[in-house]
Amino acid sequence: MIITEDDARAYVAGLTDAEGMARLEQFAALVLAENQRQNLIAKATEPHIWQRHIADSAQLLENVSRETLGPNAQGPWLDLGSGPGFPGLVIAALCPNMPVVLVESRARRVEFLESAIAALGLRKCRVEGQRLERVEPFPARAISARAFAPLAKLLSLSAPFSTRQTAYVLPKGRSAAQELESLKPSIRAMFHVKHSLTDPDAGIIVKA
Ligand SMILES: C[S@@+](CC[C@H](N)C(=O)[O-])C[C@H]1O[C@@H](n2cnc3c(N)ncnc32)[C@H](O)[C@@H]1O
Repeated sequence: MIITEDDARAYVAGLTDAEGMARLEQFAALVLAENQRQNLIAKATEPHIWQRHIADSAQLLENVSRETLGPNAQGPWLDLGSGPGFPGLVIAALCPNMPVVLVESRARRVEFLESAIAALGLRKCRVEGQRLERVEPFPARAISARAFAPLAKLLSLSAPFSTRQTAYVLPKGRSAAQELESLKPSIRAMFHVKHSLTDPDAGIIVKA
């Protein structure tokens, strides 16, 4: 379990190199500074940003296959409702050679995401600054979304971006098993729930 900020940093350090850690340190500082101007993360989570947000996002990488992250996978990683960049911008900072698309409709958050992407030098990461419903569909190698929409709605909105190969990694907090149960059995069978490493009661809905 990842409980402390030290645990979280050590866990993420095991997934990346010194440059990746430097990008994430820079991103954490940008989020904390911008959080004084707009509401990006709950104030109570500021002292725990590595555990609650960065490691919580980074763990998604361990729930997709190597092929999904490799150069032959089709399409970008697609993050829905990225807000300040969780989990999508963390994924981009850890995998700077993989194309990543962040979809976010709120203009001030889009501005923040674009400035953070530029500051971190993430040339393969871009923002679709509009509602997902208006984004021209493309095949995605993986789809992530944290605190974006109820599962059935999320799957329906993301369907135009999904192929048979598309992986899903959906942190769903404590409602994961219950949300999965609410799906039709034929759809439910494609997914399973993994335990979150940052919250013993939370689950991640996964299609590998
Ligand atoms: C609760 S926040 C979660 C942000 C981030 N994923 C996180 O976990 O910190 C949901 C975000 O999704 C965005 N959003 C909601 N519906 C959307 C839509 N249909 N298209 C694009 N963005 C949307 C909101 O503007 C908001 O920033």
